[in-house]
Amino acid sequence: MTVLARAVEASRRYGDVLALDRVSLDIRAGELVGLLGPNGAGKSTLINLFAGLRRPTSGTVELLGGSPADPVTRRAIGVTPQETGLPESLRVGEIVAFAAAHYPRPADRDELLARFGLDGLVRRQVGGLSGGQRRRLAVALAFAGDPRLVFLDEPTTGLDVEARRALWDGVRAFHEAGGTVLLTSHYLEEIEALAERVVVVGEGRVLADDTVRAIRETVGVRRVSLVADDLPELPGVSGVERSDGRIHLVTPDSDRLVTALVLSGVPFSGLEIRPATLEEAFLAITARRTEPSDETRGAGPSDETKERSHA
Ligand SMILES: Nc1ncnc2c1ncn2[C@@H]1O[C@H](COP(=O)(O)OP(=O)(O)OP(=O)(O)O)[C@@H](O)[C@H]1O
Repeated sequence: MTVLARAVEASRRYGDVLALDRVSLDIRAGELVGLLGPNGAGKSTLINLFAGLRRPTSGTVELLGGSPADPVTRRAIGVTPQETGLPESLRVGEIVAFAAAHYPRPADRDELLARFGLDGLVRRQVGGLSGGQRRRLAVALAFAGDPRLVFLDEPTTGLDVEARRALWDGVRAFHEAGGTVLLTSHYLEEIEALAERVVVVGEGRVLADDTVRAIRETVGVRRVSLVADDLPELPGVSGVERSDGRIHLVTPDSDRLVTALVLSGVPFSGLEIRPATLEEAFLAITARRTEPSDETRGAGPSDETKERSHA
């Protein structure tokens, strides 16, 4: 399948901060890929490299077989950054016409607005739009040039449920017609609603690249929290943290862990079990990637685990 965007060992540094660390990734024609990661993971930086807004410090990035810095190549893509400031006094129709005028084969204005639930607002000034309507307009503009590939950086931030659905419908319609999309989100649920493939990034690195289903299973870990002086070796612990006088264990199998804990006879109290947050799951994925096995390692936190768990 044709590769539309490719990063090979791409790194990006901002002063002392290594925002991307040797990332290799292919986005193929017709894919809808979700880029999932916590704040500061490097998602926007990666989109900026693909869209030609920044250059990698090392490694290479290709867009449609050419350089992302080439304006002709960039005409075949659409981008909605995280923050967009649209002129308040312009009308919706004028803004769409302005964006479309930059492209040889612009999308039909009314069709574009209808696709994002903005029909009937052609003559409305941007200053008179609701927050959700503005965000949808900003996302719609990424599609104004009838692009082959669209990058959406947290497209639904700040949208209510209805506006989010309208936006998802617009993105889906583009994808169903053969379009390719890379979108970022903090939420697996959002990516699950749209994408087939999810790339998990953390601390500038690709931690996982798989189907949504496989990632859901991986991050479907639980957090077992308790008070104890010390713990024996326990099975299936993929992250340990001590805070507020409690021990927190991240595990894919809380039943097995608690059974082993009880059988060990070690005194404990205040047992709580809840689904892990995405951040906790990321820590678990990171730990699993860098350690040989989590099957036999006990819960008595090694210094290394402790350090990472507090990172
Ligand atoms: N222009 C910049 N100058 C300095 N540091 C930057 C710059 N842009 C990003 N960074 C840093 O690079 C790292 C990655 O940032 P990036 O915005 O790519 O992450 P992100 O995953 O998009 O985060 P968020 O979900 O919060 O948008 C962060 O530590 C950030 O502070």
